[in-house]
Amino acid sequence: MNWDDAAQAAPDRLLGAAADSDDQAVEAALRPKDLGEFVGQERVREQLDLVLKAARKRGGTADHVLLSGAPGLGKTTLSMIIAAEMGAPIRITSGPAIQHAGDLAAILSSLAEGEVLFLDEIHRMSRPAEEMLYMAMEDFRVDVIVGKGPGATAIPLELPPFTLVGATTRAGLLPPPLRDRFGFTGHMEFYAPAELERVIHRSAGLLDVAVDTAGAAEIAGRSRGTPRIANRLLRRVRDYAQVRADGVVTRQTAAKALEVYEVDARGLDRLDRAVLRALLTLFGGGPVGLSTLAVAVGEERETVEEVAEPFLVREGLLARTPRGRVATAAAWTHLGLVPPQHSGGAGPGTGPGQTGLFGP
Ligand SMILES: Nc1ncnc2c1ncn2[C@@H]1O[C@H](COP(=O)(O)OP(=O)(O)OP(=O)(O)O)[C@@H](O)[C@H]1O
Repeated sequence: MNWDDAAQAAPDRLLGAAADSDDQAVEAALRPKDLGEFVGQERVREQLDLVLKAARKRGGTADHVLLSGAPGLGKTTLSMIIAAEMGAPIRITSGPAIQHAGDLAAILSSLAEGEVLFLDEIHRMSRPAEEMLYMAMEDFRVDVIVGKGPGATAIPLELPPFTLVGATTRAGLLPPPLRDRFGFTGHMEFYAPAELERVIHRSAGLLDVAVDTAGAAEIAGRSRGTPRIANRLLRRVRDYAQVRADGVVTRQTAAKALEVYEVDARGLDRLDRAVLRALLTLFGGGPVGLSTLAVAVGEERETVEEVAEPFLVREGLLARTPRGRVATAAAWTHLGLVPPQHSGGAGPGTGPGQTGLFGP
């Protein structure tokens, strides 16, 4: 199971960064339409702005663009903005949808001049399609193979100039020949809380939800640096505010709503806390092997490694070491537990803080 499969194995996670069907229904309405509306990512935005303005000035198509970064940070949104800023149509597809070179040839040969081709999860494309893409990107040409075996012939097909926007959550998995063919690579970072607050206020305006400053800050702090999650939490908090309060999202409503959904103040959900709790209470904070930890929480090894751990590591709550998983001091504090006196001790913490906010 790779990252993508692991993410899909836990699709009902409120804090999963991959889009669910509910997201897809509203995301189109929430997407910023131009670079000015796009919140944060200052560096990528400025660089991209230059790339696009220069292309427009030359009257040509923009260079191919590679966007890398975790799910939900705005790669699809940016690709649509690129098309809009270039006044070009956009075609959207993804690596897993292109399993044969013929699938790609069909798409490429039907592109209009200047069209933007957005290829999501480009690292998951099949090898033959990838090789066809090299030539298409560089020479705007593909060889279509007709026939099979020794009688097969390659028929060259000219393509109109187009802009490929590739998106990947794993830039490191792209073969260098593919990476090198992009004229511009933008790495999307996680968003700062203040940026997520701006995303939330903007989305609240579009969804006609009343949110005060503290309410937006409360949601932003639990959104794991990801606009998609911020928008999703906003919708759940809106539901709560409409059903159990006066419809206005305040700090208190947001906190209460997210308590119902088991999203804690730092953005950890039930799975994250189960992993941390097992590590702290059953293994004295580690080190413990991944498989043992996974059994302890009743999850697949891959789910713990690919779904829960990245955020715990990013938050400085868990470290992956050659000897196994180790909890940091911040993990003990976050769960309100006290570390054992001797390192390597296996007993649970016994301090007064043991029944913390997220206690059993
Ligand atoms: N910078 C931003 N400003 C405002 N909203 C944003 C921003 N980035 C993302 N969003 C919102 O977050 C949601 C998810 O964004 P998007 O689909 O572009 O992410 P993605 O990186 O393409 O995700 P995936 O890797 O899963 O395809 C959209 O609804 C979009 O409106």
